[in-house]
Amino acid sequence: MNETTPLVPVHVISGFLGAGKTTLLKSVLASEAFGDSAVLINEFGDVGLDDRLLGEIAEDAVLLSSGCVCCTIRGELSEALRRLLSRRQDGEIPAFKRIVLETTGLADPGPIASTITADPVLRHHLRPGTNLTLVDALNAVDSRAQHPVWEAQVAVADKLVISKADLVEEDTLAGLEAMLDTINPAAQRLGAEALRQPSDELFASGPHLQRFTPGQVKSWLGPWRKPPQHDPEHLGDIRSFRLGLEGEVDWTCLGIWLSMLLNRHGSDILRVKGVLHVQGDDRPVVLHGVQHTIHPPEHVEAWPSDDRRSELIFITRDIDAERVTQSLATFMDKVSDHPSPRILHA
Ligand SMILES: Nc1nc2c(ncn2[C@@H]2O[C@H](COP(=O)(O)OP(=O)(O)OP(=O)(O)O)[C@@H](O)[C@H]2O)c(=O)[nH]1
Repeated sequence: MNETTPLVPVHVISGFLGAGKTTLLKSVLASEAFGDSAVLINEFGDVGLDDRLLGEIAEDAVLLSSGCVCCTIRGELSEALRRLLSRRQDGEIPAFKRIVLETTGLADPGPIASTITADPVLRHHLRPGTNLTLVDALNAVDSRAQHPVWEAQVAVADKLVISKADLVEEDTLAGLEAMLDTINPAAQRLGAEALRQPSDELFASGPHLQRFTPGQVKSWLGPWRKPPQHDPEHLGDIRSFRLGLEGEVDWTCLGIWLSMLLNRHGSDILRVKGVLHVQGDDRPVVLHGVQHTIHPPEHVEAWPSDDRRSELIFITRDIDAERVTQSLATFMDKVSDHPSPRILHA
């Protein structure tokens, strides 16, 4: 690479579980302005669903496996970035002008920049880009109270976008704006239209930006809390597991069960995501639950392959796969008139 070749920015989309990162990534990839982007997705849990949800929009997306980019898999992130560069060099993938990394909802994006700058190969080709953090208007107050990483995500943001503003009252929104001001007054705020129709501005840096090193952010946040650790222990008793459902699913029955589960244990069920094969429906149904809320299910046009098994992924605190499996199996047996699918968990 000669001296005039610009370094490729690595932009990070961050935000707590269910904040809308994949939704935004989908809009980004569908937009002409971002046609020349390479994508990295980091999901927490052994099996990711985001690649299935992104479908054909991001065929070349690279999935980083279980663990957070901020701790357990930093080596894997460097590796994936190097691989992208060499595939580009070999002409296996088209040239790209930027890399967009979607982190897990539990990652502290702070250390990602140093993963790039500390690596002698990467820093020759790449530079840290914009940290964009999504803040879920519906769950912000609870997430902040319970998960220190929420503040770290807000604190390191160059840009903040409030998602799900359409689901809260104006007073709640104003309170959230004020809360964000106390944590990160330096971040540029983008309005909800940035989520629907992302433009160049999404990742563009501007003179208003103040850059913090992770160390500065921590001392700045010091008065409020103990800084999050950059090791797997900050995940604490959070766990993730996947249920595979073999056979068609009785949608009404599953919906009632899930509502009851979230109603009772919502604060400990951080995230539920699913792709379901619903009885009598040829199209997959995508399901999202975030703490106490279930978002309206979405129909996807078609299954991406012949594999039509339903999958539900849970990220929980202190609730294990056996308990959830047993609860679902018992409920379906008792309530549904249809044969119950076989439930496997991993
Ligand atoms: N009403 C509303 N729903 C939204 C908005 N943004 C995202 N959602 C919904 O929130 C749910 C979760 O969105 P995702 O994009 O999967 O969230 P995520 O941050 O990628 O989730 P994780 O990968 O689990 O951390 C989906 O049902 C989205 O349709 C928004 O601004 N308004």
